[in-house]
Order: sequence, then C-alpha cells, then structure tokens
Amino acid sequence: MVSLEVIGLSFSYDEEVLKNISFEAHPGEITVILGPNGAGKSTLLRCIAGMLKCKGKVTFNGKPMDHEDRVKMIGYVPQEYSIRAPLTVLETVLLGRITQMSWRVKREDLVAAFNAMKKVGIENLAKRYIGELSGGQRQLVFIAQALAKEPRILLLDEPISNLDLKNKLKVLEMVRQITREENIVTILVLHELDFAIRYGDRVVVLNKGEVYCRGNPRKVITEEMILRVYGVRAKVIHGEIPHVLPLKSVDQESDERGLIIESPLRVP
Ligand SMILES: Nc1ncnc2c1ncn2[C@@H]1O[C@H](COP(=O)(O)OP(=O)(O)OP(=O)(O)O)[C@@H](O)[C@H]1O
Repeated sequence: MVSLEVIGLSFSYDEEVLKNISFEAHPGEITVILGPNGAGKSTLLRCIAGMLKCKGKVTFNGKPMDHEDRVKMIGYVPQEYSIRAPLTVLETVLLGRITQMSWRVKREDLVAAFNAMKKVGIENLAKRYIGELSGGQRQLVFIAQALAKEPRILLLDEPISNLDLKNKLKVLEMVRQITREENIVTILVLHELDFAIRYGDRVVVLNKGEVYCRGNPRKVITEEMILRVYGVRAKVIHGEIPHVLPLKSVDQESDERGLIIESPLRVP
C-alpha cells in the first residue's frame, strides 16, 4: 500500500525534542497527532514538511522524500502564519499554486483557488485583504491555500484552533471528504480528543518527544492514556460517538496512585 512512513525520526534544537519517531500514515485516512503542549507535534510536522533537517527517514511509497517531492506533494499549514504583505484572500490562496504556476496565472490556477475557497466557505472574502480578517477567517484562508495546491499529502497543524464550533465541524468534515475522495494522506495535529476519536482513522500520541502509543483512536484514547500523558483524570464515554469528559487535572509530580511515568505504555 502506498503510504507515508516516518522511520526513526529524531530532531534537536538545543536539546533533543523528537526521539526515534516511527509511524505510518495511509492515503484516504486521517492520522491525528495528539500530545500535550511541548510534546513535539509541530516540530514533527515541520520535519515531515522538510522545514527542519532531522535524523531518520520520511518515505512516500517506499522512496525517501527529497526536497522536490515535498515541494510538489505536500500542502502544509503551520500553527501560526504571519503575513505582512498587502495581499487579498484570492492572491493568498493563489500562492498555494506557486509550484504549478508559470509567470502567468492560468485559468486552471484560478479554478483551483476558487474551488479551495468554496470548500472552506470563504469565497465571499476573495477581495478582502488578509490583514483585515479575523483569526478564524485567516485560518480558513491558509487551509484553502494548502488545498489549492491539490496536494497528495496534507499536513495541518491545529487547523481548528481559532474556529467557532460550526466551522470546526465544517473544516473537519471537509478534510475527511477530500482525504477520502482524493485519496490523500492527511496528518492533523489536534488538541481536541473528542474530534480525534471522531475524525481520526489513526492516532499517534506523542509524549516528551516520543511515541507513547499509536493505533485506532477508540483503542488509544483511554482514561489511562489521558491520565499518564495529559495528567488529567477523565471519563471516556463510549457509544455511537465516544467522547471524553475531563474531570480533574492531576499533579504528575505527586505520587498519587503512582502517576509518575516510568515505562510508557505502547500500543502497536
Ligand atoms: N525554534 C525553537 N527553538 C528551540 N526550541 C524550540 C523551538 N521550537 C520549539 N521548541 C521546543 O521544542 C519542544 C517541542 O515544541 P513543539 O512546538 O514541537 O511542541 P507542540 O507539541 O507542537 O506544542 P503545542 O501543543 O504547545 O503547540 C518544546 O519544548 C519547545 O519549547
């Protein structure tokens, strides 16, 4: 099966923040990266996107990805995007086509940009300046920019963090739909465990730069994982749509019920 494979990936800024990370992400599926603040999720996406030079391998269809493969195939939306240029929404979304475009904007580039804006519901903002938009509107623009590229691999870092409830659902539904219909590899960083259960086909939980566990979200997102990784007592309510009810944050330095993690639990 064609897939994106991360094999033994490690990365250090001053200190090592990713240690020997391995997992697979498949086309037509959403892989969700979970983990507490500072666990290394954004760094991992940046390594996959080729923005940071790391140890280990990222392969697609068994072949190590080089710079050109990444430029061609990956649509990446970082957690924060600062843009100072006085660009309109349409111009910003069109920038997603930059690798396909020659000096002239072709009809197909405009069609791809409009389709992408339509998918995220921002066609009415096309002529507005990006600097004049709200945080949530801007987030939608950058998702549209990544979609306009028509990527084979879509990397979205906390894509719903600034969105209202309706837009959170709309974006996640839309991402699921294009992931399935266009058979792309989608990797999302999320903090919302409920959405991870609902929209993730697979989940990778990072803790302190290591893979704590990975697999089917319904098996991985357990009360024990939430306690050990997030330091939160929670109830996982099973049902047609399982959800997580956080109850109490627990100080992991205390030895309440042996909370200090010595050997992480690994789920294949
Ligand atoms: N440019 C940088 N230079 C040095 N250290 C960094 C840099 N960026 C991130 N770090 C550190 O690397 C670790 C992982 O950061 P990263 O942003 O990948 O975490 P994260 O899991 O995405 O966190 P969050 O959920 O808060 O966004 C953190 O300890 C962070 O302080």
